[in-house]
Amino acid sequence: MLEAGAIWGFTSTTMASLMFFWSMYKQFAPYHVRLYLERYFYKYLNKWFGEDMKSVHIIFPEYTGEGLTKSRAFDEIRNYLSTRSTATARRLKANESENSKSVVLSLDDNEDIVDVFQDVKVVWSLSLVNKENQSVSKEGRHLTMSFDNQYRDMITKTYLDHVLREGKEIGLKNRERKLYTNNSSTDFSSWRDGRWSNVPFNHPATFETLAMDHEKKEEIKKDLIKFSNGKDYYRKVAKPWKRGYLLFGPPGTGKSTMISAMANFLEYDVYDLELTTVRNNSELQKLMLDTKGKSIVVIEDIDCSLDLTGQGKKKDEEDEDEEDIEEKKKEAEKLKKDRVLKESNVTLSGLLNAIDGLWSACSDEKIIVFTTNFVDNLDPALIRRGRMDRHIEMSYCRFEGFKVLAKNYLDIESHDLYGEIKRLLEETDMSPADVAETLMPKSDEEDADICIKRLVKTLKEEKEKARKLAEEEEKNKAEKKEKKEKIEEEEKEKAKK
Ligand SMILES: Nc1ncnc2c1ncn2[C@@H]1O[C@H](COP(=O)(O)OP(=O)(O)OP(=O)(O)O)[C@@H](O)[C@H]1O
Ligand SMILES: [Mg+2]
Repeated sequence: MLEAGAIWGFTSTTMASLMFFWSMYKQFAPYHVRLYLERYFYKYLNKWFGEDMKSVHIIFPEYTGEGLTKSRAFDEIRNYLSTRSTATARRLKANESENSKSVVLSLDDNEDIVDVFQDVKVVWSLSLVNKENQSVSKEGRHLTMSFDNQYRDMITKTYLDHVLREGKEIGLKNRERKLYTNNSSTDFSSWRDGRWSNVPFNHPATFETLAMDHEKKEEIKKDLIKFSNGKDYYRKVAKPWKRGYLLFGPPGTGKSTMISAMANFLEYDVYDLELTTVRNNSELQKLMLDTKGKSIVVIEDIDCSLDLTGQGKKKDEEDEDEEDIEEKKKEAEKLKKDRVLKESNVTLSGLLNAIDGLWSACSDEKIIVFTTNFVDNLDPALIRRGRMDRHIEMSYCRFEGFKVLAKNYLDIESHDLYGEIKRLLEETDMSPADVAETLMPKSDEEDADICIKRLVKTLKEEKEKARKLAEEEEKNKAEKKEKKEKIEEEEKEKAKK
């Protein structure tokens, strides 16, 4: 009886002491001491149960080369493991990386995680490299992959391929999307940041908020989905995985908005290429090579970037002899290919080469978009199918577009004046930007009714303005014709004399 009491007393005292030490250890032991002890505890536990005996270990360091470049494989594996570790790891690290949309949970230092692939167990562990061993001051880590030797072939080929591919996909999905602009080649201070500078891309435009014909919108969305899923197709038909869009239409019809909607729809980055600051063709080539996959490269107002003087329709063209115009056009056509850009030495042929030369096969999917207000001024070579695969006209606001804008700006789907607005929009050319501006409430007192009435009033005024302008033009034309006929008659009279 006494013995049982003594045993009980000893056990409970030991348990109490152990619990006391455990809570002291948890509270006061420094974090790195705990990591060290726990790491060795698990390691030896594995060894005692004989799991480690036939293992192969492969190390993936965080920094490669001289320790200055971050290893892409390391990041991709970490992305892949983040999905596994969120569910199973005991200790996670929350990273607020500047390249990701939100906090990303990943494996903590000195933590292990088990992944199972085709019934084979793979153990991953993340360790901090001793500072003494490092040639650079950066804190380095490495990931170790351990597995049974008998699966060496399958793991090093199939499994690793799968991990890197998935990790890359996850990285692209989690990344914060960027809007890149090319640095001016004369701005030396920006050189160290590379050829492109970037800001987070937060434009809120979507296809749902875009005012345009519903069918046209759906068609574009389908085309984009087909393109982004077309990796195998493009490989099969031996074409680089890229697609060109030409957006044309009057100012304020939503060309730039459409680009943002496309980028948001596909979750792509946007590279806004300012051609006038590019020095020459080779710099343009380098800029293009420096763009990543899953991106849209945009050249806005391409007609203004290219020096097309002599090719486009001039205002006084009408006054010139028709023969003269034809002659000038032919001459311009000949010179076109080697024409230089207004403020740089980029030529048209350089631009053509840059958008679909050999480089275009060097990276993953890419969309190229040109926008212009004057499609007729563009060189046919620049916009031919295959280079600009789809030509999309952004037109003045019609009733269907108006309904989208009214829903966006006023949150209404019908009104007594809709019939009148429909008729007026058919007869008047008003850009979606102008319609949107008119519909926008200017103060808290303004409700949907006031805004709709203002639109009707503005449309009527615009219609009247357009009518007067047309009348004036007609009058001017008639006057010119009369003048010309008079001169011709006078010349005939002179000739008779
Ligand atoms: N189709 C549209 N749908 C929704 N909003 C539009 C549309 N078009 C224009 N807007 C509104 O008008 C503003 C100007 O449009 P945007 O800059 O896209 O026109 P743009 O065609 O690129 O003009 P520009 O030729 O002058 O560059 C946008 O911020 C947007 O609010
Ligand atoms: Mg624009």
